[in-house]
Amino acid sequence: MDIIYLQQVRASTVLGWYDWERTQSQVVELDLEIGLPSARACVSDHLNDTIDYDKVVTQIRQDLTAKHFLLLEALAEHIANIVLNDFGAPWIKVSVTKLGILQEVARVGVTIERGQRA
Ligand SMILES: Nc1nc2c(c(=O)[nH]1)N=C([C@H](O)[C@@H](O)CO)CN2
Repeated sequence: MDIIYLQQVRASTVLGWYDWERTQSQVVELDLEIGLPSARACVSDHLNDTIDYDKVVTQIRQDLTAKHFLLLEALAEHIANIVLNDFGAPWIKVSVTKLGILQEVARVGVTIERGQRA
């Protein structure tokens, strides 16, 4: 399976279990590996034959500004569903990272995989 990857994508959303995290949005970092439904674009050299990563990032960023989540896990699931359902990817691996949220921990996050990896 061919894969598009996006690393350290910054997006803003309201996220957190505790009340103090829900008063304003925070920046999270996303790492995505997106399975492609076919390798057609490798031959055709045409954007219509693949998943446009520019559109993926734009849609995720827009979507997250209007949403709020309690857990990283729920946010990761939401992102996976966007890419699987709206962009037709057969498989996705999503990592969501919070930056500097815990004392003396630079980064904390979750990684999930959804769909079928061929
Ligand atoms: N497994 C998880 N554990 C925790 C989460 C989470 O999203 N998934 N979130 C928090 C708080 O929101 C944290 O960011 C601040 O203390 C705690 N544990």
